[in-house]
Amino acid sequence: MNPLTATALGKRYRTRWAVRDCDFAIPEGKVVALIGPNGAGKSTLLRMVAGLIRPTTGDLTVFDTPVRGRTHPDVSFLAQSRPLYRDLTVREQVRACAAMNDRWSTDRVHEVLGLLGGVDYDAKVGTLSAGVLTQLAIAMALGRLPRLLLLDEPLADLDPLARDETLRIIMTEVADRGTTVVMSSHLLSDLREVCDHILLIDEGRVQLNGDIEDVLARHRILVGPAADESTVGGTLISATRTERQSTLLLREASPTPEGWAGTEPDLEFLVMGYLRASRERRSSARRG
Ligand SMILES: Nc1ncnc2c1ncn2[C@@H]1O[C@H](COP(=O)(O)OP(=O)(O)OP(=O)(O)O)[C@@H](O)[C@H]1O
Repeated sequence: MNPLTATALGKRYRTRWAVRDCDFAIPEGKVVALIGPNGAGKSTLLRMVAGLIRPTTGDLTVFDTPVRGRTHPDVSFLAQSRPLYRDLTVREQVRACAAMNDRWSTDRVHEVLGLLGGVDYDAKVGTLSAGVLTQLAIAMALGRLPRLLLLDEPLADLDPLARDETLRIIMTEVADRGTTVVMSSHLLSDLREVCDHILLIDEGRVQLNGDIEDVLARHRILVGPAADESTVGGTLISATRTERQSTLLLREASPTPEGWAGTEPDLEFLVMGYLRASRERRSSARRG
């Protein structure tokens, strides 16, 4: 049973489509990097999965149950805004969440906060650093014992130490409970550390979906003479060219021709290649 399946999924705000024609499935136990430029539709997608907004078209199922504008009991969503009560103490915040949720484990929250060492339960939430605030919000999300955890930009505004601690919390959750995690972020190197699956969207459409290692292995970077690209085979995703040299990102490339050097791309190169290609398609469509 897939934790998440989207079929022909779309969301339109007034006249503009934020998410369009999305078809994908996420297998259980994966940590998914939801990647895309600003305005790509990442938050809209997560909010639909969380049941906070309804799709305009298509179907979305979470653990085989259709999502129709209601939060599935097995799903926890942490919005970018970190919804916590700033006037409460940490202890009061935990109690408030316990009172609001039918399924709840205060022990789980203590376990998660225990990973950080030294969280002051008497401190007002509003006085916490950005890092501890995010970690507290994640602990609250985990208190609901989700099987699918959705995190919208959990690493934004965090310093490197806080990012590292936050990633540790997520990795511990996955190791302890096998929770499926979908997290959006622009920080590719951090995502590479914890994620094993990529969902790349741009202009609301899925550009790539799959196991990161498989996706990388299906692509090659070829560097060779600009004058002779005719010997190169495969699906060209993007290219940068100087007078003398071409650097090509290809999917399902044929064997590397003589005179060319071939390597497997890293995640950053791959994502940049797809986003560059998508931007070029947009500008040539505008030029007509
Ligand atoms: N409530 C809304 N009403 C109208 N348009 C919206 C609304 N929410 C988002 N949009 C538009 O939908 C598109 C997708 O926005 P969304 O916030 O989902 O993208 P995102 O990938 O999360 O971006 P970012 O990385 O900047 O957070 C954008 O063009 C945005 O302006």
